[in-house]
This record gives sequence, structure tokens and C-alpha cells, in this order.
Amino acid sequence: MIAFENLEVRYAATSAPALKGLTLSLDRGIVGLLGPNGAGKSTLLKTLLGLLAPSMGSGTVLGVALDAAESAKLRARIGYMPEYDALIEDASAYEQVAFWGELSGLAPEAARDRAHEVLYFVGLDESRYRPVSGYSTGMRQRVKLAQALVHSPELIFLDEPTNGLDPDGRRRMLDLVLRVHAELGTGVILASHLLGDVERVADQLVILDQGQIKAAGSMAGLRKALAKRVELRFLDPLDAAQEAALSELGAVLEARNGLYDLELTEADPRGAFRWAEGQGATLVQVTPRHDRLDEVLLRALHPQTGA
Ligand SMILES: Nc1ncnc2c1ncn2[C@@H]1O[C@H](COP(=O)(O)OP(=O)(O)OP(=O)(O)O)[C@@H](O)[C@H]1O
Repeated sequence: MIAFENLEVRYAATSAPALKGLTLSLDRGIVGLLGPNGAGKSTLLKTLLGLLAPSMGSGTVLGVALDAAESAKLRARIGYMPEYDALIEDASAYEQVAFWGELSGLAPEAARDRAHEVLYFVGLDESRYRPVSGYSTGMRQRVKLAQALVHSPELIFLDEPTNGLDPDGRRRMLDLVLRVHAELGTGVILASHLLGDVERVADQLVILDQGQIKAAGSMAGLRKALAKRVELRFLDPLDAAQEAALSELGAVLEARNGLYDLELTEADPRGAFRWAEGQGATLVQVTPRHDRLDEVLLRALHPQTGA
């Protein structure tokens, strides 16, 4: 779906790069682009849309080269939901989405038909003729999503689509993201600083920080790595020799009050019981830590803390 190599982007020739030599290949699916504020997520999306020219490196999106000459071609096949809205307050959702359809290259009649369809898809069919000034934040976000979808793109970029939404609005938006992929077959890149959002919908994850990729891979792969994360509890505190020997089981990530967080070499925790027996220690509990995707993120962002 997307591949780039050594991609560097600067906002001014003399300023520090906002993206520092990124190399990545992404399959079609739902990609979560995760990182703190200022990480470079929006910059990457704008570059992949052809709105910013790389100062170095190259890439392709949907088989089209990242090149200024090709950018109009690219934008006809991509939908973009920006982080901030630029809606026209006294115009209705229907008018704006149809207008956007025309701007994206649809004939006026086709744009009007598609506006009805996509507003129905995002659940705004009943309020489509009302001015957006009276809309809730969730409704405004859904107008933006409808705008991004109106020209039936093969791929959409969503920049912080759950911004400002309450838990119910957030769930509704994420359900829509899943439906966009499942029902329309559209590839999705979702930029967010919220791990929970990404975890809920993505099948691939890219962690970006300070303009660099800190980790990337399939969610299934990350979860597999996480499957080896366990917490071990022993009946009696381990002595120093036993503690040192723990590394035979895998990497010790944290030790506190007789509890040890380990990344086992093997996913099967029975090896831990055999190891304890051999050491004359009694292992009383092995707790899987599959749920700790947030720690993967923290370790990617702050490897030196071992968090
Ligand atoms: N128009 C601009 N001109 C100059 N520098 C910019 C511009 N936009 C972003 N930057 C800088 O580029 C870096 C990456 O910003 P970017 O907006 O891509 O991050 P982000 O991960 O999307 O963060 P956020 O979630 O806050 O939007 C930051 O250092 C930012 O200050």
C-alpha cells in the first residue's frame, strides 16, 4: 500500500528535519500511526498525500511515486480527514460534502448522489440539511469523515479522528473506521496519540517520535512478542545467585519485592516451572502480561528507562 525509503522532510531548507530518514513498508489494512504531539504524524500524512515534498528519499503510495508531478493523481485516490476542521458554519453537511466531491473531481450530479450515500454511511442522513454550526463535535468529525470518503478513495488518512470526543463519540468513530475498511475495502492510516484508539482498530502499528520510527510491525506480531511477557511470583524471595540465573529464562525487565517481569525466551511458561525446580525455588504464580501494549509503546519511546 505504501513504501518509502530514507524519507526526510523539512519545513524550511535551513530548519531541522521534521522527518529524519524514515524507511517503512505498509500492507493494505488499518495502520495505526502512534506518537506524542510533535512526533511528525501530520507531517508524514501530508508528505504521503504529496502536500509536502521530501528533501531526501523516495517512496510510493498505491504504486504512485511521491513526486510533485504525481501529487494530483495521488490525491484523487486518497481521502484526507485533517486534524482541524475547516467547515463552513452556515452551510449544511450535504452541501459541503457534495461540494467537496466536486473538488475531488466528481461531476456535480455524481457528487450529490455520493454525498447522500456517505452521509448515510456516517449516520448523518437525518441532519444532513441543517447548518453544521448546530452540530456536536462528534457530528462535525463525521462530516469530515464523509468529506474524506466522498470520492470513493482507495486509501484514507485520518488525523486524530477522535479528538474532542467523549467515550461514546470515540467508540462510534472507531466503529466507523472499522466499517470503512471492512465494508468499503478502503485502506486506512489513523494518526493518533491515543494508544487505546489504535489498539482497538489497527492491524499494523507504527510508533513515531521526534521524526523517527521507534517501532513498526503487525499488531499480531507485537501481541506475539507480548505473549512472552509474564510476571513471576515465588514463594520465598530468590537469593542473589537465583536472581542472576533468571536470565536463563529470558530478559528480566523489572524486579520488585520478589516479583519479576520477564520477557521469556519461549512463549510456553512451563519452562519457568522447570527452571524454578532446578533452582530449588518454588514458583507459585505466572501472570501473563498480554495487555501491556502501553509498555511496548513506552519502551519504544524511552528505551533507556526500561519501562
Ligand atoms: N507548518 C510548519 N512549519 C514549521 N514546522 C512545523 C510545521 N508543522 C509542524 N512543524 C514541526 O514539525 C514537527 C512535527 O510536527 P507534526 O505536526 O507533524 O507532529 P504530530 O505528530 O502530528 O503532532 P500533533 O499531534 O501535535 O499534530 C514538530 O517539531 C513541529 O513543530
